[in-house]
Amino acid sequence: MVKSTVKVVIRTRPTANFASKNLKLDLEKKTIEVFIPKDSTQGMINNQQENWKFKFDDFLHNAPQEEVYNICGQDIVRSVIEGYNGTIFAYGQTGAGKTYTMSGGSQNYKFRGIIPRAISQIFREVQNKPEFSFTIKVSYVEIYNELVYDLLSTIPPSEQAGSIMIQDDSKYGIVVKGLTLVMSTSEEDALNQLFEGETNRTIAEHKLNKSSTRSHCIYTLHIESRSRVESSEKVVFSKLNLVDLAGSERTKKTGSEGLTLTEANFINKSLSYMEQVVIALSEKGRDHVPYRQSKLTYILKDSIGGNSKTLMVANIWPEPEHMEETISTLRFATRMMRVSNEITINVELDPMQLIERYKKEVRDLRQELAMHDTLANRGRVVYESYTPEQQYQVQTIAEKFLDGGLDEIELESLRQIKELMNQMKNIYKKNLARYSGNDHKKEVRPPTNRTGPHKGSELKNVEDKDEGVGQEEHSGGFGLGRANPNSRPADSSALEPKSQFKQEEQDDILEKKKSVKSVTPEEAKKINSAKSAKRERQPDKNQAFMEFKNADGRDLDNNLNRLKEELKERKIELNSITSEVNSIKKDIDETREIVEKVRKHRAADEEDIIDEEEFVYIKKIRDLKKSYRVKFDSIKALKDEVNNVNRNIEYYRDKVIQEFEKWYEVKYGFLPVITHEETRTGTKPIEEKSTDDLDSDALAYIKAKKNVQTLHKAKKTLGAIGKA
Ligand SMILES: Nc1ncnc2c1ncn2[C@@H]1O[C@H](COP(=O)(O)OP(=O)(O)OP(=O)(O)O)[C@@H](O)[C@H]1O
Repeated sequence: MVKSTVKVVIRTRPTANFASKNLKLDLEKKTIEVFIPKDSTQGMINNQQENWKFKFDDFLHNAPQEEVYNICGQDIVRSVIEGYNGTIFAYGQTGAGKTYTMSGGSQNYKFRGIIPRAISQIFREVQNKPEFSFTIKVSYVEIYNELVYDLLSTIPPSEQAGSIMIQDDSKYGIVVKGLTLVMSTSEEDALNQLFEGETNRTIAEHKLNKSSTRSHCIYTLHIESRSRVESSEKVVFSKLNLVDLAGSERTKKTGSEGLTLTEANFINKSLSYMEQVVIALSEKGRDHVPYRQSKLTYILKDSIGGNSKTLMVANIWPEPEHMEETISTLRFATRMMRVSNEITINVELDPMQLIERYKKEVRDLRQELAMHDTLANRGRVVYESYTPEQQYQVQTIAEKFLDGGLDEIELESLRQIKELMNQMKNIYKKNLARYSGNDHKKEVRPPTNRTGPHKGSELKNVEDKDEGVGQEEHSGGFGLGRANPNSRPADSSALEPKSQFKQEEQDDILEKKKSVKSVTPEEAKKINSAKSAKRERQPDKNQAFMEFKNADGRDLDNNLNRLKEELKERKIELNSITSEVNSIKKDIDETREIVEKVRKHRAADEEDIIDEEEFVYIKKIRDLKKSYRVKFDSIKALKDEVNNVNRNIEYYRDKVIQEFEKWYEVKYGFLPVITHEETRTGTKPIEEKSTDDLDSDALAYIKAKKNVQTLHKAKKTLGAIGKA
């Protein structure tokens, strides 16, 4: 266990009305001084003190999203991939920029926040570690008015009550039972879940924020990794909680009433419980920490004072009218810096893999013992489980002994003694029942059939599906939830997805982003009409795909084909070794039967010494087993290779499609060129520069956004058809 204090970074919301009389920032020293004149009419926070000075781990003033991520996200995400738990959460007054920090603005790919960037980093880094196999699942949970909702569940929120429980597990830490964990194999998958969940968050409008998030939301990535090169029973597991808290707010100032007021009371209560937890943790010698007072503090138990690397972004709105909230946020942030967590890499041993290893060890030891006994002339000692025939033999010997037909029993091994005791117990019970007239007929009957070789142990061919390791899961962590629609604010605008733009507008913006160029309206017209003409010449996509494969996509296509060939070869190789292994196995079974027969004869002849013939067979079994093991290992290695090639094929397939789409759009598509003035319109955030080209990494992000938008459009249309 290593101690790790919670890191705190302050982020200011950009504003043209910066409270320069009240705030003095020293970005180098990472300090902020606050001055409130005693006679201030804006409300006195503390009439004893008018100046405060705070120091934090970092300060982000008018910082772009990329810088925010580099400082707040990168390191924690890297640790999570190593197996530490991580938490990043945004705290602050309503409207100060928490959602902007965590999720980001939807106008531009560059405005994306910590969550999409963390997803992207995770999938990028995981791809660069081929020596590990990773399983990534996501969940999204919403705490709204002290109720927990699973934003990824297919169960309607109104029916979710009682199905979700928070538990403190000694091994996995805080576990939210009953949550949906969605397996994500790509960045796009994980983003789909994020955007789907975001559209379901509970949002309302009040004076300080047009689209204020009214709930605490936790998007969690659950990561499991197994080494492909070392002992495969070791599983490293971790989770990354990305938390967007609801805003701390003063109800008077926000003009909240009715349902919004009730929400505000719940929000304030849970945040004040969080403060109590933080105070308790920062007090030395305090043994009780009131985590269970609210759902939020209980869910965040690992993150605040537990096993997690945690970073808090404290968002402030540095305008004169928000000084009270700013001071309160800075005070809370200072306390948070005193919280110390104890972190450790989470490792467990996969029980199924362990059983397999022990089984193999037992098999090897039995074989060693058999050889040892043979060489020491103790050929009759058996280490396998007793077969029904052997049990019957022991029973007969025991009966003979008890009847006086046998003076003594030759003892060979502990196993034989145990079996003898068992049989004697059976005989005793049988006699007891007979005398009391209640015969349970429990004696061992001579078996009618010999048990043949164990067919199930044969190896399957490659076409058979592998049983994937790591499909087992503990239903830990957080999940995606859907707030009860009835519990949402009545305002219809509040039901819209949380974005400053409508869906169609977002589509437009995405398109525009691709071609932001400074051109005059005349030039734009010309280019656009040239592009329209191009579009009319669009060929059939299949035909275009063939063209692409022979032109720009040739290298990619060649790579893909080469990999497919390689896969074919590996599979043929694998099939051939699998057949060899099966034939060795058959050989072992047949030789074993012969040895058993020879032993029976020897026992019948009361011959104790192993003859040469039997010895040769035993040696043959040993040699066969050796080559069986060698071949088996090469099967395992080959299977790994096949998996690798399969993964590469998947990668190249995606790449070919992505590149083709880009190529097609450039060659035949229609991307409207917009004028410089047009790019200036809209509510573009202050700190970002405009982009000339679409970032190549943006594809998964844009695709996921579009997927969710299309899905929601389709749902709306279906709903409308249903109503008609
Ligand atoms: N750093 C920033 N750059 C540009 N715009 C910002 C920034 N921070 C906040 N905003 C804008 O301010 C508005 C409010 O921000 P946001 O919704 O993120 O606040 P919040 O703290 O999550 O509020 P609430 O608690 O009410 O949900 C949004 O329109 C957002 O785009």
